[in-house]
Amino acid sequence: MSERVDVEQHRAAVAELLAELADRPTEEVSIHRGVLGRVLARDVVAPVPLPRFRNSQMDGFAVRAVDVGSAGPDAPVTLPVAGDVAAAPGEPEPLEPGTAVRIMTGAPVPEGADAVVPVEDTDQVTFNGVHDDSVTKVEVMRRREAGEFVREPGSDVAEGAVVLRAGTVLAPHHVAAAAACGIARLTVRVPVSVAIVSTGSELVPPDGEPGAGQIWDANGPALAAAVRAAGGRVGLRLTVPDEPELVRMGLERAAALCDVVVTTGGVSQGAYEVVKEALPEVTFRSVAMQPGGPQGLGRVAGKPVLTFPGNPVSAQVSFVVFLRDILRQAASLPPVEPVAAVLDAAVGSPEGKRQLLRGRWVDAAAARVTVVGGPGSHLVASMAAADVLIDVPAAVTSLEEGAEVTVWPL
Ligand SMILES: Nc1nc2c(c(=O)[nH]1)N[C@H]1C(S)=C(S)[C@@H](COP(=O)(O)OP(=O)(O)OC[C@H]3O[C@@H](n4cnc5c(N)ncnc54)[C@H](O)[C@@H]3O)O[C@H]1N2
Ligand code: MOO
Repeated sequence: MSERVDVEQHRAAVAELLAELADRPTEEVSIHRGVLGRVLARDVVAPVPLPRFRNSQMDGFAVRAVDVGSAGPDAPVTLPVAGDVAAAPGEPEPLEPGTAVRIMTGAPVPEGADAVVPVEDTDQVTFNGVHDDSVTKVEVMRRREAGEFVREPGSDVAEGAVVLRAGTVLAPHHVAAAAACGIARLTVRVPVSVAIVSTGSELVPPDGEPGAGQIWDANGPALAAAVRAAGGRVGLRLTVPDEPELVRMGLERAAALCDVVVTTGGVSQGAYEVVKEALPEVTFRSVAMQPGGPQGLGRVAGKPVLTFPGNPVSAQVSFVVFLRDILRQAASLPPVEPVAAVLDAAVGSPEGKRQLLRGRWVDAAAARVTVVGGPGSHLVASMAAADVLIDVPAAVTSLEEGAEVTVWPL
């Protein structure tokens, strides 16, 4: 190890290295394909008013409010019914004073009509799906003010007004608003593309058959999922054996294709530390934390590279501590803030290394956490049972039950 640093120093160095990820290019994407979770790059302005035209809010009768001004349950007003208007292409005939037309929800309100009487407030009670041209008159049992149940143009959004703000993380309701405005393409930020390179001759994919001495690759799928959850894109996922030339080739390919390269494994003190061998231009350091001690950062073929340790818990914790918020920020997602919690039981900790113990809420309302599993960096099942990382400062060797701690939500 060339140097020893603390967690905050390494976090700052990573943030500086990855500062270029903050300014994302943009691209246009069809709302029919993959805009969910993408970040809108520009304000979207309504090209038309919404609603586009006056239309009915109810199934009922379009009338002039003055014509039903005296209507009540005991004093129905009878109006001749001049026809039907459905939510369908075309423009209805103007309404003659002293008449009504049957109108359906969303249908254009005829010129001259200024209110809609819901069918329930008439002698018809319901149209019941029946298209009955023989209805020639209606008894209106309740008065309505001008404007009632009429949706005015622009009452949702005026033409030229902002309907979606830049920075919005697009969800289904945003797609609905864009589509309703006749906007089929949105300008979104290009997500950060991350290459994930698992190193280790012992690795086989999770759907492969491990032979003697082999294990399934947990880090590749875990980090790919973590990148996506943080708003990034997995541009490449590679598994390379412990041969420095092959690792180097893989890393150069990764750098050519992606904005940032993340490796796992091959960075500690063993006889086959291939990432160290393959990346002479990278700074390898020992960060005073556990898990996640051996770290490296630098550039390969011009692209930033972070080298995480191979133990699966170490790799995941490294992502949470060093990369998660940077990717989230690039994707306009809020950071995952550490929160205060209270220990449910006493905890011991070795001096000199900040511990990020796996923890689980035992009483989330009272913010009480308990440690799950041991400190071993291979304990993937314990990590899967955890909700948080419990942050024990480097100088602390023991914490009593009830002690206040900071936890990092997973
Ligand atoms: N003598 C020393 N030995 C070790 C030290 C040390 O300081 N001195 N540090 C230990 C710590 S801490 C860690 S963390 C690991 C880091 O090792 P590497 O980054 O070199 O990783 P590997 O040796 O390649 O693998 C470690 C461990 O993790 C398993 N592994 C690797 N990749 C994957 C993967 N994609 N999926 C699942 N499991 C993986 C690998 O099989 C090993 O068991 O070094 C300690 N040793
Ligand atoms: O620092 Mo290693 O990452 O403990 O297991």
